[in-house]
Amino acid sequence: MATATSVVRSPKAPLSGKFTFADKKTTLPVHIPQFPPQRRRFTPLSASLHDSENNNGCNKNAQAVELEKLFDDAPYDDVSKDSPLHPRPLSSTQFSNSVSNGNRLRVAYQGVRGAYSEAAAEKAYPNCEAVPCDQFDSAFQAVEKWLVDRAVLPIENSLGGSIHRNYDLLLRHSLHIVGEVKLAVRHCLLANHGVKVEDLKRVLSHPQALSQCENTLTKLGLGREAVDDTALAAKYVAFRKLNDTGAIASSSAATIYGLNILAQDIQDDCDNITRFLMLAREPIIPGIERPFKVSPSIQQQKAIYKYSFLIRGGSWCSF
Ligand SMILES: O=C(O)C(=O)Cc1ccccc1
Repeated sequence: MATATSVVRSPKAPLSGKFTFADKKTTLPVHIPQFPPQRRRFTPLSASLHDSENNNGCNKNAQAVELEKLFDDAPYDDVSKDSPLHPRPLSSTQFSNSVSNGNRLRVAYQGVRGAYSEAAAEKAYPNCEAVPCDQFDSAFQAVEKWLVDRAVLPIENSLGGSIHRNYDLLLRHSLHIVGEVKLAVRHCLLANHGVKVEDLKRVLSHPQALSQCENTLTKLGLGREAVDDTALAAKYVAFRKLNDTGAIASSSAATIYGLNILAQDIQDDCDNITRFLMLAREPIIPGIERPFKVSPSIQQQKAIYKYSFLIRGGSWCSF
């Protein structure tokens, strides 16, 4: 049974007195100006439907669910606030008070801990400090404002093709592409302990993940709800202790948020690869030791982007 996909927005985390950067080993408290706490009522999932903005073709009959208050009144904020295991993602409003952490390369990614983008950051820059950001735009801004050194950005996957929205971000910002990394994405069906597949009515995940598991989800007859990243889906299911809702996310998200893995490798294509771009403020200085890929100037990138759109209908253009 095919079911419509909805888009759930990420929570707008209110500013709090303390902000903690993502680092598995170190916790750096960053002080944020105090604002009165915003307590808003939780909005049920079925509330305020509107058209989906961009879900990469995953939800053909899509109706988007406006759920800005998804985590209000949930343990999300309480747990995220100061825990090194659950750092609150960086948002652009928090930049002015951020600090750097020693000598490790700091790499921004969109999502919460356990997202595939975090794995991509760590693959691209082993031993880096991966810094979660609530939006892609925040990750770009974090690099531009020198709060982090690099960002990683998913740009294409083997099944769904180009992620057009992220090409737009490349155009709007002036970061340089300094490399790329490919990640084999292996999706798991996650649920709270004690919950069986038969108990599930729907799953939450990133639109790409939902689309990559289309066949499996159709076979299981599960409804789909889109959220900003796969790990956020896992976090939501865990923190809300839902027993009729699963998440599609990585096995590391299962570990981080204490979920049970009901099924592994549920993606339709066993060769499920996502390509991530590595972004920096400065272009690569070509070395003589080994061959390098050319990082085009912003103008060249724009031209290539437009060209790729015209000639290839928006598909990936290898730089
Ligand atoms: O949601 C995530 O975890 C991401 O990093 C984005 C994503 C989603 C699905 C496949 C690859 C990347």
